[in-house]
Amino acid sequence: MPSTTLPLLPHSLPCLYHPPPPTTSKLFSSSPTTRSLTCSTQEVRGRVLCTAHSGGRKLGAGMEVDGRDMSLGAMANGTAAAGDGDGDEKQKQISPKLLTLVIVKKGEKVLLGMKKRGFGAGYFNGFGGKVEAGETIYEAAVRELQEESGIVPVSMEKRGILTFHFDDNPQPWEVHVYHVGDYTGEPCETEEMAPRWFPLADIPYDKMWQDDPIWYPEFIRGRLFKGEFYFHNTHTLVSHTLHVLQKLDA
Ligand SMILES: Nc1nc2c([nH]c(=O)n2[C@H]2C[C@H](O)[C@@H](COP(=O)(O)OP(=O)(O)OP(=O)(O)O)O2)c(=O)[nH]1
Repeated sequence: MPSTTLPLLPHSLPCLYHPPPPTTSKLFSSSPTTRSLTCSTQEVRGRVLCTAHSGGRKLGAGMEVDGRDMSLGAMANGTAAAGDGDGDEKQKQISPKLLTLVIVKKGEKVLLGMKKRGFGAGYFNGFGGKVEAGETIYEAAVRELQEESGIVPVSMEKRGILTFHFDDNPQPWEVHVYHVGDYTGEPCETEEMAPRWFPLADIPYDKMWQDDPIWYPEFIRGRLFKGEFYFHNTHTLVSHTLHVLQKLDA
């Protein structure tokens, strides 16, 4: 049977959006509440170890693993255990990190990007990322879509909220999923993503996060949904719940 996969978009397409250069270190750029923290860095076994202080008090330390800041985000939002950094205090409940995910679905096809770097590199995904300080979740979704694919949504509606729990990271990730059906501009390859159209019947689930085959069908049916997903070692899905809703409350 002939493959129905559509070709990669040409690399030469001009990408209209040029994001400004980062002004803070990567470990701290993504967490809205890290401004009150200072960080001293040292290299440990080839990785950067950050030790965070606030008001002269050591809060703890974290490393970036697989493109993801492991414990600093958790400490930075102020709800994790803020002990002496030796890890001897019991952790309290940690509020989730907020992220966005925009899926462009137009007619019978969906635009996915091959993630080129960072968390989830090597997977096809929608476009999105962390909500930055001072922006709403919606604004973050528009910004990330533009930064990663070069297009601007004409309209966008929230369709789902997915919470990811990891046994190797105390902080859950709460991902707000949006649908874009119409946009301006042309999708183009960016530093983070290589976009490509797929027919709805041929979504490359074998090259996507393990939770995706569970909730994408609801997304494609136009439903609203909320899910919780539990991962072992970041990538192995262990269990989940998924609820289709009449309305989303957040
Ligand atoms: N489809 C799918 N998407 C996921 C899962 N987990 C997960 O974080 N995502 C999405 C949410 C975000 O859109 C994206 C991760 O965000 P990111 O780390 O690239 O954020 P960012 O662009 O701000 O990153 P950076 O600038 O710090 O590198 O992956 C998942 O299990 N399935």
